[in-house]
Amino acid sequence: MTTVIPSAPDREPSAARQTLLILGASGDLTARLLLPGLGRLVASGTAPEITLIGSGRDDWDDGQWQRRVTDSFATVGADGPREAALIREARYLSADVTREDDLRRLLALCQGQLVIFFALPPMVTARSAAALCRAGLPPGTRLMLEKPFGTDSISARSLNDLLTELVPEEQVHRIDHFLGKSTVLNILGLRFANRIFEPVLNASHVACVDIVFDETLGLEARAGYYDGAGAMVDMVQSHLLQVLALLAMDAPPTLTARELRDRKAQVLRATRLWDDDPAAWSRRARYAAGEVAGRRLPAYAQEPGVDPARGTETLAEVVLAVDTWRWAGVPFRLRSGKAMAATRKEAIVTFRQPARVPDGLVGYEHPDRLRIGFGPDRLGLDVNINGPGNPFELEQVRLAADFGPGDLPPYGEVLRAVFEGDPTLSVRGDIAEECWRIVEPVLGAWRADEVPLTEYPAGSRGPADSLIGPVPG
Ligand SMILES: NC(=O)C1=CN([C@@H]2O[C@H](COP(=O)(O)OP(=O)(O)OC[C@H]3O[C@@H](n4cnc5c(N)ncnc54)[C@H](OP(=O)(O)O)[C@@H]3O)[C@@H](O)[C@H]2O)C=CC1
Ligand SMILES: O=C1O[C@H](COP(=O)(O)O)[C@@H](O)[C@H](O)[C@H]1O
Repeated sequence: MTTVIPSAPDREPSAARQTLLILGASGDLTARLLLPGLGRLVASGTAPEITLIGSGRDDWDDGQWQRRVTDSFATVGADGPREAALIREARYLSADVTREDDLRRLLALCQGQLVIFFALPPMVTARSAAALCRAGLPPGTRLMLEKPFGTDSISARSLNDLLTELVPEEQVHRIDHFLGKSTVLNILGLRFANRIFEPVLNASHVACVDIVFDETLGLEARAGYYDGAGAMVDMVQSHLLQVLALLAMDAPPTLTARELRDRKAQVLRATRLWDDDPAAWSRRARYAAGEVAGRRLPAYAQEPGVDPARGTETLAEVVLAVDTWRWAGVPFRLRSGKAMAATRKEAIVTFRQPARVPDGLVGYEHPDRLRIGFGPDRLGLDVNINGPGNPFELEQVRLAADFGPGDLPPYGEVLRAVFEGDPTLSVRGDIAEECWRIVEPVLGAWRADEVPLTEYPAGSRGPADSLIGPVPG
C-alpha cells in the first residue's frame, strides 16, 4: 500500500530548535491527543529539538505540567531519553490568553522558530488571536488552530481576516487530524498511483459514495464542547468533508500544498446539499439510554452538562451532490453517529451494476464495492465471482488488505508537517469557509425545526429513517 507521507526513517529532523507553545495546556485535547502525538514524534527521532511551553488558566507550576506531559507520553510508550530531555526543560505559565499582557509574558519565554497551538474553545481562539494582533508575533511564527474553525462561515471569514493580519496564510495551519490518518492519505495513493481505480471513479460507473463514521463512544464527559457543536459540526463539517474532497477531487499534478489544496477547494466549491432540500436529504437524532458493548449509557439529554433544550444531535446524516462533470448525479451520503451498536469508519464506493450479467450466471445480488476503512485501517474490494459449488452461481467475496496504522498517530503527523513548515496537511482558509457554506442550509433548517430531532437507543444502528441503507458487513 502506497503511503503518501514518507515513513519516519526517510525523514531528517530539521536542525534548528523550535518552541511549541500550547495554549489550553490543561485541556482534554492536549492530554489525550496532542501530547501523545508529540511524544511519538519525538520518539521517532524525526522531530527538531523542541522547547515545550504550556499555558492555561490553571495555576500549575512547571512540575505539574511536566507530570501531565509524562503521563500523556506514557500512554503511547514515549519514555525514552529524547522524550525525557524534552520533559525536563518543559515550562508552564499560567495566563489568560485573551489578554495582551499575559501573551507578552508568554512570548518573552519563547526562543527560535515559534509554533503556537491553540487548543482552546473556538471563541477563545478568536479572542486570543485578536489579542496577539496587539501584542505582535516574532517573524516566521506558525499558528495551529483546532477545529471547528469558527462557528459559521461569517465567523470563519472574520477569523481568517484576523489571521491574515498576524502571519501569511502559508504559516496558518488549520488542523484536521483526519488529514494525518494514514488511510485518509492513502486515498491519494490508491486513486492516483494505480491504473485500475481512477478510470471508473465517475458517474458512469459509480452509483453512490458513502462516508460513514459511526462510533461506540458516547459523549465521554465532553459536554462543554460537544453540546454546543453536535455531530454535524464535530464530524461532518470538518473531517468527513475533507474525506469527500480527497475522494472526489481531480488528480493534482504534484502533491505540493498549493496543487493539492487547489483541487480540494475546487471540488468543495462544487458541492452542495442534494436538491437543496434539507427536509428530504438530512437527518438528525440523539441517543436515548441504552447499552453499548456492555456499557450502560444514559440518554444524551441526561448526560452531565448537557442542556436538553439545545436539541444537540449525536447523529447527523446528509446527502450531498458534487456538481462536476465527473460526479453529476452521484449521491455522496455522509453520516456520523455516537453511541452506535458497532464501530464503522469507512468510505464505500458502490459501483453500478454490470451492463448485463449473461443469462446462465445466476445469483447476482450485490454490486461491486470499494471500501476504505479508517480504523481499523484497511482496504477492501467486494467483487462477484463464480461460487465454489455450482460454477455458474455467483458469490460475493472481499479482497482485503490490512495495512495497520502509520508510523505516527494523526497528531504526530500533522505536528511533523508544521515543524517542517509544510501546510499540505492543513486546511486552507477558503476551504474552511467552503465547508461551512456546504452545511449551513442544513444547520439553518435544523435550527428552524424543519427537520425533526429523533431518538435512537444507545447501542442501536441509529434511527429507522436513515438515509443510508444497511451495508453488508
Ligand atoms: N477533545 C477532543 O477530543 C478534541 C478537541 N478538539 C478541539 O480542541 C479544542 C479544545 O478542546 P478540548 O481540549 O476538548 O477543550 P477543554 O475544555 O478540555 O480545554 C480547553 C482549554 O482551554 C483553556 N482555556 C479556556 N479559556 C482560556 C483562556 N481565556 N485563557 C487560557 N486558557 C483558556 C482551558 O483552561 P480552563 O480549564 O482553565 O478553562 C482548557 O485548558 C476545541 O476547539 C475542540 O473543538 C478537536 C478534536 C478533538
Ligand atoms: O475530532 C473528533 O474526532 C473523534 C474521532 O476521531 P478518531 O481519531 O478518534 O477516530 C471524535 O470521537 C470526536 O468527537 C471529534 O471531536
